[in-house]
Amino acid sequence: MTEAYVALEGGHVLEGRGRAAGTARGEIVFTTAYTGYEESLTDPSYEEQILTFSYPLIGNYGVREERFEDGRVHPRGVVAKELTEDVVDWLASEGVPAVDHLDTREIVTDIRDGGAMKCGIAVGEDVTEEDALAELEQCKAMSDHTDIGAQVSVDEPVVHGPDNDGETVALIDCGAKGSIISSLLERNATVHVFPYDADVADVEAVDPDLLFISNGPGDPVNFEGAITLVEEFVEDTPVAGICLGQQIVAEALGGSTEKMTFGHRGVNQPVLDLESGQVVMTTQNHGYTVADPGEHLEITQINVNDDTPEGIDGIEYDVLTRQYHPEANPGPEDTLDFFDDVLAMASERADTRAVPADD
Ligand SMILES: NC(=O)CC[C@H](N)C(=O)O
Repeated sequence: MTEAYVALEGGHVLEGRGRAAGTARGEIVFTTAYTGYEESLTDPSYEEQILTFSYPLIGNYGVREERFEDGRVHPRGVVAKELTEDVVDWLASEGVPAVDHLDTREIVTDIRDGGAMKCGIAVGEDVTEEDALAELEQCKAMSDHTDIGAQVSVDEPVVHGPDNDGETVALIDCGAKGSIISSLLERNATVHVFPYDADVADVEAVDPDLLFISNGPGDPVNFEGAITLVEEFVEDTPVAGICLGQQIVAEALGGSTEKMTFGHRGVNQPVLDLESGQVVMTTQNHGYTVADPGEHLEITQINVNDDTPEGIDGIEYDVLTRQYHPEANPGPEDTLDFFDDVLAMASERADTRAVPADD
């Protein structure tokens, strides 16, 4: 049988069944999602992480490309109680090591007690515990991946929906999920996707009705280019953000962010809208949060479990951001109206500009 070892920061090593061979290191996190494994595994926000599924059976409805959020698997390694052959074949073909037949409750308990932590894994015919420990030794803290955007962003600008006659959106790709782009296209927007470190002048050249900062991996303070874009555009152009995007907007407008102990990852995170009193169920995947929104932003939605900010509005600026994933892949779809709201903000801006100047 193929050997498999998972070494956690602090020295706890677990032995499991090797499913896809290789060695890997990354920050180990867990998701409680019981569905949506294809979406999670192709979400660029998981770059440099090792993903543990707390739900015991992963892969029970196959693997279909139409459900992918990006062209490749992003977590460095995968851990579950039981992985089906379909998922194992997919991970093996992508060179992503996978381990099952271990007690994932033990890992989840360790992460809940110790926080998201460094991890090394080793899977193969002859691997030993020392191989996993050697990976752990070389593992960097998430915030030390200072140029993580380069691993997940487009290299050159790309335009989607050039013939759409709706709003013009400049989407800053910090590791965008594909369904953010399709949610905008379905609403007739033209989406100019820019690299995570795009110049202000390049974005200005498309005269966007909306600056949209995507989700993405790692620490928001490492996305200096996107922070600058928000600072430069916010006075004249509406700004939207999802997940990392919300954190970047807060950093840009005088607020601050911090790392959470183990974050929120799952598909049933309850969010309370402070104005309406309504609670919605959301998909989430984040390890950082807005600590202080600063004086230009107000918190409009909070997480029911721990009161962390889930939705933010601009006070004097047109800003709307969400910490969760309103594009709702894999679901639930309670929050899709976010895209209508941000495009309405963009449309107002477009109408204002369309009014001919008095002369
Ligand atoms: N999904 C995301 O955009 C994640 C944002 C950020 N990397 C975090 O972990 O908090």
